[in-house]
Amino acid sequence: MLYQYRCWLRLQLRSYFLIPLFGINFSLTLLFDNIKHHRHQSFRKTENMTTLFLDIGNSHIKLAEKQGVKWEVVFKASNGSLEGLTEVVEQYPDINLMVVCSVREDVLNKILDVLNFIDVKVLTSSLIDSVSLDYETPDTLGMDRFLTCYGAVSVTDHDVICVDAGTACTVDWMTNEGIYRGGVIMPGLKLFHEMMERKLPELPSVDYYIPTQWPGKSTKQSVQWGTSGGYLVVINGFIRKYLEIIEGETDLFLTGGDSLYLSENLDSSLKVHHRPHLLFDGMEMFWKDLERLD
Ligand SMILES: Nc1ncnc2c1ncn2[C@@H]1O[C@H](COP(=O)(O)OP(=O)(O)OP(=O)(O)O)[C@@H](O)[C@H]1O
Ligand SMILES: CC(C)(CO)[C@@H](O)C(=O)NCCC(=O)O
Ligand SMILES: [K+]
Repeated sequence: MLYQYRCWLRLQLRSYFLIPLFGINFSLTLLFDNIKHHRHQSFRKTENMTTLFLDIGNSHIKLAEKQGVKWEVVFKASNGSLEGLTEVVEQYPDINLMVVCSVREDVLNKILDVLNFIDVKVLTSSLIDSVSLDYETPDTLGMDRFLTCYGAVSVTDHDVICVDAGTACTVDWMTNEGIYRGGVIMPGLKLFHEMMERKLPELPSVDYYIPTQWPGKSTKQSVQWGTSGGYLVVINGFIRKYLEIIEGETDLFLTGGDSLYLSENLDSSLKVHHRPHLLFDGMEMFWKDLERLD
């Protein structure tokens, strides 16, 4: 009920803000300015048509398809090598659209070049209505952060704290009304280790492990505390900091390559949702809400 109300409210707010301020033409331009018109096609998903979702992350790209209620990742590669992507996409003769979220402009442009035979819709922060953004630099906000939170609020009536534990790790807050309140950008778990290895080469490189003994009683344990342990302590600290200012009930969402590690090691009193495909959930919800508005 609350969720339906929120959707309704978001759409109302969006139409109130977009239409009177800019006029219908401009709001439609906003919606479609990122679509590459390579073929004359309808954007609406019709029966038996496939929509693919592409996450261009800081180090990896992932292509996914929703099968029933589950996400199937059909292609994953390092950002540097797009080899094989076209072949995978070509296996979908009925593809009508690819929805994209990108944090890498250079990789995005290469992909738009390579996939010039399909329609692509890039979700950018310019598509977010301003009432949903409590962020002073919306133009530079990473759309992955917003969409991850967007996916999270769609499955709970509470405020959400989202930890996206990837190459970078973000710890962000969105209210239960769908207002993005900002957050934290910090190094990911792998970077914690790599920073030490690069700048302190005399120290041993250690595996991702938190010692059972506190404090560290050896060089290895001390470094493990400072890397894997530090990563957890920092995230826990940010969660605690949020709970000092969030008044309502709050759920914790974990996603990204290191979210399993977090789900096994973070000890939180909050309800924890481990959702590896939260960004895809958010992309799909946001895209559907845009279509509904249209
Ligand atoms: N099989 C794996 N392959 C690659 N990275 C992995 C794997 N398993 C765990 N990881 C961890 O996942 C992290 C990368 O996460 P993810 O794939 O979510 O990043 P990304 O999407 O490229 O970057 P970001 O989320 O910052 O945009 C790495 O830092 C690594 O520690
Ligand atoms: C923080 C990352 C790198 C996380 O993927 C991405 O969301 C990004 O590049 N953001 C831009 C800066 C910002 O979000 O304000
Ligand atoms: K990501």
